Amino acid sequence: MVLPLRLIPRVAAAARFACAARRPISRRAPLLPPALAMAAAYSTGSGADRRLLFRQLFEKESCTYTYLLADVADPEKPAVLIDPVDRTVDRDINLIKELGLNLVYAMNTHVHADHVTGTGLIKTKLPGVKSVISRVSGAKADHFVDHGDKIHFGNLFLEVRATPGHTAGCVTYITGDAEGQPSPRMAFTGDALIIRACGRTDFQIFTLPRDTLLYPSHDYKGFTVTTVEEEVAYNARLTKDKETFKAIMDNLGLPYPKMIDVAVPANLVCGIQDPPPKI
Ligand SMILES: N[C@@H](CCC(=O)N[C@@H](CSS)C(=O)NCC(=O)O)C(=O)O
Ligand SMILES: [Fe+2]
Repeated sequence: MVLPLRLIPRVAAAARFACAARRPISRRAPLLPPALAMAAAYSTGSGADRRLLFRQLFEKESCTYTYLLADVADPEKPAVLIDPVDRTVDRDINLIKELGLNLVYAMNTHVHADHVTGTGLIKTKLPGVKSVISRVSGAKADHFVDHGDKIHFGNLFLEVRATPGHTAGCVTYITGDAEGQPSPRMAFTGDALIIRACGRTDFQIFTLPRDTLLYPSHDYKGFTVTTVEEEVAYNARLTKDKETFKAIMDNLGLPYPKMIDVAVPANLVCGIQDPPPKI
């Protein structure tokens, strides 16, 4: 495996640890650091003053996260769905309808190996929705994105960052506000970064600001969200030197994904396939 791994300066990490250790701990301190408290607030709904509606959804067979984002300050309430799974398409569409949203884009971070994407199925149920994936992925979609592109929904957008490694076409989607209004920095990392770990990859995620919230495609341990700062300090793979990283990744001993022979061919054509099993 060729790994142009971005090395994390260990000295800087050690200094951060030392700093944190000296900080007095208040009994009344909130349990969540500010960035995480903000994520919790945004995940529970939207106040009148809030433009971004955000929901994190989970598919338990493949441990996949699907993310719903919408601009609820726009009268059309345009929404995007990141990494939908075929088995949970009806749940997701129902939620979108309940919230009065207008789904515009069904997007993938990459060609998944462990589940069939829901994008093709969504298009059959909600005509007008456009599927999105990176051009480099080699998969079919209505709209192809490249590094630096922006996918707009209302006054919000997702910026595309190429984060190859797990797959050549992996991208991370990063939130932004077209009017420059403050909003939480959120990065949807696909499998380029899994909390405290990573997919089989190198990545370009640690260049983001330290308080950026990271939302991966999967979680196998019960985590939901992390930050660049936490992963720079605690990621069990990406804090290692190149040789150690290679040794870890060469010895993961993960089983061949159960769905890979179905999922990859289906995902290369937007997930259209025989009707999925009833949930
Ligand atoms: N057991 C699962 C496959 C799990 C797996 O391989 N996950 C991928 C991301 S999905 S392509 C991965 O990179 N995991 C890294 C890790 O550390 O777990 C199945 O059979 O589907
Ligand atoms: Fe993957």
